[in-house]
Amino acid sequence: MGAGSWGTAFSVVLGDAAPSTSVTLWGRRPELCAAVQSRRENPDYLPGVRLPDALTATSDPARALDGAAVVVLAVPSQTLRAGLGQWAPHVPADAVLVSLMKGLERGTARRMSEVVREVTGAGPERVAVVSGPNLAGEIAERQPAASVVACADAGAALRLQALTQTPWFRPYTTPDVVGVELCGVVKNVIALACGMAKGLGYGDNTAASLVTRGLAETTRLGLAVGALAPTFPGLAGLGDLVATCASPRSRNRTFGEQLGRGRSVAEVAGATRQVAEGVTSCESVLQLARAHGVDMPIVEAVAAVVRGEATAGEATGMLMGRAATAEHAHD
Ligand SMILES: NC(=O)C1=CN([C@@H]2O[C@H](COP(=O)(O)OP(=O)(O)OC[C@H]3O[C@@H](n4cnc5c(N)ncnc54)[C@H](O)[C@@H]3O)[C@@H](O)[C@H]2O)C=CC1
Ligand SMILES: O=C(CO)COP(=O)(O)O
Repeated sequence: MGAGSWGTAFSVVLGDAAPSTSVTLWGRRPELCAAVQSRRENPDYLPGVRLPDALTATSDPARALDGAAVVVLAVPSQTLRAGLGQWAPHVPADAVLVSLMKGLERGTARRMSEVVREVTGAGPERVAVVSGPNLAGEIAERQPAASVVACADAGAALRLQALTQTPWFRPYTTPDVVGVELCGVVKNVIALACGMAKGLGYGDNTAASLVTRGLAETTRLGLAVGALAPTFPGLAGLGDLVATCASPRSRNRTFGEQLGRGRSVAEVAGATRQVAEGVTSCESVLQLARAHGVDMPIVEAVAAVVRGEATAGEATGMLMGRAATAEHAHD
């Protein structure tokens, strides 16, 4: 459900992993679905990438969901609740729901798997998350990459692993839904910070410092909300952080770079149709952090820039001017 970059790229994974399984891609716009169907290409989100011949595309959610054993959700996080509310009557009662999304809901600070469970009433054994260093463009080009399938139910995680394993896509399993999901959310905010540093003209030392301290604050938040410690140096944690913070293909990093060059959030957002989840999620991450008494200075600094209360240069000053401390002061 969602024919943007990642929904479309993930349909390539599913098509390659299980060629005998029928895969249907739902998109909002009939003309885009018609292009996918006839040209085997998503011209708006993955131009030039050949999609599997067996892939069906439709803008009719009832048709997309009819008989589905697995429902993969890949829409912008802020639209999930409304979209899923309309689709829920068509979701088969035993289908596993998989979130590919990397945002928190504005206002409630809910993770996407929490929204899925609230809207559909599904139990934890039917809700999974897939996350890792998986930039959609590279995945669609079938470049080798690893990922994580998280589900409270080990059997469901194994079934999803089998449905997504290809010679070029290697999913690992974990029961840590909370940790995998939070890592994906916070890394988008840290990628905004790395982009800002790049836009200000700073180099690799600055980026590496942000990645490392970003992982430290992600870990603090994650442990406070019940995540498992090994998730943070894993694929969904460090792996995705490195990929996103280093890649010029990352929308969040690119968005941050434009902010670092002095553009406003409205100017940058107006120039792209693609979602940069960190921009909407940074405030919700702070909300969650404050509720658990967790200090997240990089997220604070990014949020100040996104609100228009500080420039990227001033945010740098906020971070570098903090009181001196021990590296593992919070551990
Ligand atoms: N692109 C990537 O490399 C990756 C993205 N993700 C996550 O996947 C999620 C989806 O991102 P992308 O596919 O990359 O976004 P995108 O910006 O490429 O596409 C978003 C899609 O959602 C559609 N959309 C917009 N508003 C909608 C609404 N109200 N209802 C239904 N559909 C709507 C758009 O038309 C478009 O098809 C995000 O949470 C993102 O963080 C996760 C891993 C990789
Ligand atoms: O989540 C991603 C890679 O794993 C994609 O990051 P962006 O949304 O910043 O492009």
